[in-house]
Amino acid sequence: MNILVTGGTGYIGSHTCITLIENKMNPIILDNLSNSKVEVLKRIETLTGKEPVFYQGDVTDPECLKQIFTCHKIDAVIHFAGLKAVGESVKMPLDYYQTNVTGTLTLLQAMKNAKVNCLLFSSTATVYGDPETVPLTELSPTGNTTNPYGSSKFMVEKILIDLSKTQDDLSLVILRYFNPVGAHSSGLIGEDPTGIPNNLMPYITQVAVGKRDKLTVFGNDYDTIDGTGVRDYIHVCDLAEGHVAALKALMYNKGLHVYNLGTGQGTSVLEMINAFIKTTNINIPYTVAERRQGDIATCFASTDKAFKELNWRAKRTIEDMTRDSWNWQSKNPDGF
Ligand SMILES: NC(=O)c1ccc[n+]([C@@H]2O[C@H](COP(=O)([O-])OP(=O)(O)OC[C@H]3O[C@@H](n4cnc5c(N)ncnc54)[C@H](O)[C@@H]3O)[C@@H](O)[C@H]2O)c1
Ligand SMILES: O=c1ccn([C@@H]2O[C@H](COP(=O)(O)OP(=O)(O)O[C@H]3O[C@H](CO)[C@H](O)[C@H](O)[C@H]3O)[C@@H](O)[C@H]2O)c(=O)[nH]1
Repeated sequence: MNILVTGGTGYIGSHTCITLIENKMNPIILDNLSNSKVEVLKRIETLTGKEPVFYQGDVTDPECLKQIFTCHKIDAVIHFAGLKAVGESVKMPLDYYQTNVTGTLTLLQAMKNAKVNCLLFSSTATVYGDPETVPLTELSPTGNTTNPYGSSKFMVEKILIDLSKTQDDLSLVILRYFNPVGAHSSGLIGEDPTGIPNNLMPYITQVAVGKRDKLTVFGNDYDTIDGTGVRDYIHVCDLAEGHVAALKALMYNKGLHVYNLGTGQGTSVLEMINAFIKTTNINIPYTVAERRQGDIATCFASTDKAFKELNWRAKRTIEDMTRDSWNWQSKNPDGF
């Protein structure tokens, strides 16, 4: 099976390509390398014995997509390509809507022209906004997004819902990721943020490796176990396996399907810092500052639907996440 993986040289995409190959599927990558490096391809080859076919191009470019769909018989598309930094999206809303919304529309049109009917779309728990109750089920209210990034993902979800009503031969899958962390256990691929990391785990590992002095904990006055924000961290390899489970279950199962991909487990910032110290024996100095604008107190998933319908459940622990994140960072202090 040929799977077009947009954004396939990125963090989640590269791990998913490995899992696809391990499951005898053939990833074909389209990426413009705006937030990833081409070196990842050789590392995928080292790990799997197979270097994916790679197109350097833009998902907003209809000609590029047409070329790929003409050259390969694509069975399904996993659409990771997108911009993902919440703060940046507030400053550059047009870029975010252009890449995330127009990019998806261009892809959907190209799929229609090529008669490709199956799409897995990378959405986010951010579409739930600030939840009234947790755990979040797929039926929890959505749309109360607070920044252009979240809104762009919510808009695409709406587009997919509308599209699913027009054609009954489509299989459209919305996967709402919680907080992906960790890296391949080999330490050969992992998250490679440019500049100062926005997210907690890469920040912690950069402090541990000596690239940053200390972590700033954004707020310790939330109504949570220790006052710091609680999130549902999921190992990126579990996430990758979730995509393959969704493909296997839904490729020929028509309609629109929505799944949370999380662990169901909430972990606070301080719990994560302590888990990292325990696993690695490296101290993480931190100071507490004001809450970060737009942050919420608590967010974690109900995982029942994915387990029931995809027979998938995250297996890896917080210890696995901290160990593998550190293994990647310590072996690649400057990324790829
Ligand atoms: N990492 C997270 O915390 C998280 C959480 C929820 C959802 N998501 C979503 O999952 C997807 C993958 O995230 P990631 O963490 O792997 O990000 P990433 O930045 O590592 O990967 C995205 C890839 O898309 C590529 N890309 C960006 N714009 C493109 C364009 N116009 N044309 C072609 N390629 C383009 C980038 O070069 C990059 O390789 C994104 O859509 C993101 O919004 C990520
Ligand atoms: O330097 C930091 C970075 C983060 N945090 C805290 O750590 C927790 C997690 O923050 P992240 O930035 O790692 O993750 P978010 O939950 O804010 O957001 C991430 O997960 C969301 C889904 O749940 C969206 O996908 C979003 O795009 C993605 O960045 C939050 O309480 C945050 O305040 C700190 O204290 N210090």
